[in-house]
Amino acid sequence: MPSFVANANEHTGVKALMDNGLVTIPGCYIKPPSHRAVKHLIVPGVEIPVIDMAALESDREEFVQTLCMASSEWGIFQVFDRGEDEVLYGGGVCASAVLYKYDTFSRDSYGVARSLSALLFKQRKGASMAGKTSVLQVNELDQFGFHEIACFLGYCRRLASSYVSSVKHLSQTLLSALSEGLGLDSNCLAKSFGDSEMILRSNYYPPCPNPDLALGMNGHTDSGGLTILFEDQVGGLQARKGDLWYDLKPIKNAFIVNIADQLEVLSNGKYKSIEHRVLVQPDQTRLSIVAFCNPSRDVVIGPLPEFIDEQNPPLYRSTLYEEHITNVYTKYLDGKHSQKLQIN
Ligand SMILES: O=C(O)CCC(=O)C(=O)O
Ligand SMILES: [Fe+2]
Repeated sequence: MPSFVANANEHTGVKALMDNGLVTIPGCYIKPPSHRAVKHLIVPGVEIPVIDMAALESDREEFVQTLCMASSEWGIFQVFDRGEDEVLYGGGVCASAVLYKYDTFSRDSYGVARSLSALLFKQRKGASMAGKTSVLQVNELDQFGFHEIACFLGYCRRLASSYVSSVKHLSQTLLSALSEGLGLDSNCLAKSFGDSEMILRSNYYPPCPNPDLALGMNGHTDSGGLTILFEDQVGGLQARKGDLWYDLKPIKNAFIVNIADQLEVLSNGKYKSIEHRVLVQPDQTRLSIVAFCNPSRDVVIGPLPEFIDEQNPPLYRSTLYEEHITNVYTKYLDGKHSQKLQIN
């Protein structure tokens, strides 16, 4: 088979290359050897903690303890929230709809294609969770026709809104329990988040003819508060603990939740913002839909005073979500690269 000569760039994206019969990945997607996934550093099939939201009703204390342990030892866990099947289905359909309908994506790493950059939902405090009150902004739509956009919005908005409402509810419940796990009032972390926002993003990872040379998404920590991810059953997400990368086995109808940077900072390092990455598969496409539950961009984030005393100095500086502030903790902010600053 002739190799498809590809000139990949931000506009064509890797999905377009695959659709055109790519058999060898273009050089720009090939990772230097030090950044590739090395087999002997991968621990296959390890069970990360699985948390059942139903346990919250039967024994809140134990639930909080389990959650707190998972967040401090791993920083990532899977969550069952029964009775949410329809919503999960909606989220999945939404992701697929976005991705299959539009195949022009910007490139991040090999594979990951960020659909339309993001569906950004702002649900202001006090606003009803019902879809009609959430504001949907879809960026980067200029390239599509008006009719397509209208159809797309009408279809996706309902699905995505109910998905977001459900995930938002889940994030609030988890945030309360995480507060309690730190010995704080249950609304303490939510208060620190201020007028929080949720960003919904769907990721599309096409099959890769040379999966050992590429990554779907580079290793990173998430810059926000709490990330709630829903994936299909293909797998490829890995979390790092020490030098090892742990394969996260997909569990049907479970969310994957990870602690992100701002929660690590607020808890002065007790909860861990875990590094994670995504591998690509030789013959399967993977879809995920990711909800970033983030503090307001206006609030100053720093270790909560409750955790600071002479024996426990602050491990992080306060941050502002402003580009010109130099002591920004967050590594990636709106795609801009800033430095992760730790005092010690
Ligand atoms: O697609 C995934 O499984 C991970 C996505 C992710 O880590 C991200 O979008 O930040
Ligand atoms: Fe991430």
